[in-house]
Amino acid sequence: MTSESTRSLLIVEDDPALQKQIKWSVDRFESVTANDRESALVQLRRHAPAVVTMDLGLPPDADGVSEGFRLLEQIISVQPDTKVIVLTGQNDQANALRAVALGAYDFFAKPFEPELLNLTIERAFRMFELQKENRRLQEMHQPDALSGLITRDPEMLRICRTIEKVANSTATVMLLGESGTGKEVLARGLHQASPRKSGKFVAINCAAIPENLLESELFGYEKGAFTGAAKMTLGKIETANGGTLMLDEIGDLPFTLQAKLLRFLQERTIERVGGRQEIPVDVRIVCATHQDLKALSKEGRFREDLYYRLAEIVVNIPPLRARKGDAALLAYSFLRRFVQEQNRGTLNLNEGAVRAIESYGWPGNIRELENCMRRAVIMADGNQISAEDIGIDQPTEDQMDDSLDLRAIRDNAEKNAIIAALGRVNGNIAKAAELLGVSRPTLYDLMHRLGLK
Ligand SMILES: Nc1ncnc2c1ncn2[C@@H]1O[C@H](COP(=O)(O)OP(=O)(O)OP(=O)(O)O)[C@@H](O)[C@H]1O
Repeated sequence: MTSESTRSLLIVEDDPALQKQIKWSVDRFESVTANDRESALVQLRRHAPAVVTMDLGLPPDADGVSEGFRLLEQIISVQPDTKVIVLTGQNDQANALRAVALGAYDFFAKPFEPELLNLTIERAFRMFELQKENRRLQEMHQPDALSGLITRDPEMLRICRTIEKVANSTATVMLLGESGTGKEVLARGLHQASPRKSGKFVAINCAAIPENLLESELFGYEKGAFTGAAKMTLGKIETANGGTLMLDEIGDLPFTLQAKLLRFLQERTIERVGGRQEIPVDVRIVCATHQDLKALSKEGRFREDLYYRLAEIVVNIPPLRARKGDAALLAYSFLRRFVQEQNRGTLNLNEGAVRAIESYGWPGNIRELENCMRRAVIMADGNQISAEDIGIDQPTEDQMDDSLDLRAIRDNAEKNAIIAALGRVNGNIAKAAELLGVSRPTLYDLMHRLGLK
């Protein structure tokens, strides 16, 4: 319907002679007609026209404008992108302006100059197409900072946009997600998209460093602060001055250090271990964890006041199994990368491998998939990678049923819509066809094909 709508025009005019004249004078567009509000709405649903020309005086209020304005409002609420050109009387500027204020694209006074009307309609089509193209580009656009992040999942794309938006602020960002979901990739993207990108991105994993070393790792130390402190050493916080510091696995930060970190976040100064001087540091903090920090703070293992300082913006990252279509997309991308890195000739995933990748739960998320693909590229014998090479099981018959058979998906969607429409109009076929925007015979055919009779 979308491609058809790109060039289709709806003419709403109750005067048959004038309707014919308009249709004739704009014959280079594919047009459909309607003579009142009801039939216009039916045509709107059926053809989703890009452009509508409409008279404001429609029956039963052919001499007034109430029906015309009602229709205008309905078109704009049902299909906000449609460009509506209102045809008004010669001295009817007030209504023309009111129509534009309500969202009409343009107005035109009758009697009209066919050439001018054609030009206005052509311009409206062009505007419609430009907006459509623009939206498509915006949807495709991945900010450069996140260019390494591969996804087509709507939720992940929304997260990328959030990251892009908050990048300009100084807000502390908390990334929550299972291990391997790309928290570090997003934190780096945030840094790259921010005005701090000329500074350093420094990451520290709070779970990987023994408690007794973590303080000096974070805050640095002065010469002689402890045995072996041979020279003054900067901590990660100071190293990230002017940039971004990622505190990974923040849930594992020992309680004593939580107080010290909180002080830093409040005062934005640090004291190195063994030092007395307060050193101002300008750093943006991003923290990440796979743990439930709220639950930890209820158990008394994580300071609630620190949690609220760190959670100015919370981003919940979905696991790979919840991202629609991403597993196969990522698998192909890793395949290309590893084939190149390992200098292997052509290698492809066989059907069983793709199905296995799509149906497996990926508890280790993208990291696990990345590792499996690396292994598969090494293990594959011929030019095909099988599920076995990847090291995951083939899906069962049940899982196979949940396939991406487009026809089955479409049939199902059509069936549901028809059942809902028939329910709404108490089984009246003519009304259901109208609601669905198809003709009665088409609806009969569909019901027959889908076994709904
Ligand atoms: N959307 C993605 N597109 C491409 N590669 C990704 C994507 N997400 C993650 N990766 C890759 O997956 C691996 C794991 O990502 P990352 O280290 O960011 O996850 P994490 O959530 O920080 O993991 P952990 O919690 O274990 O530290 C990295 O090699 C990263 O490059």
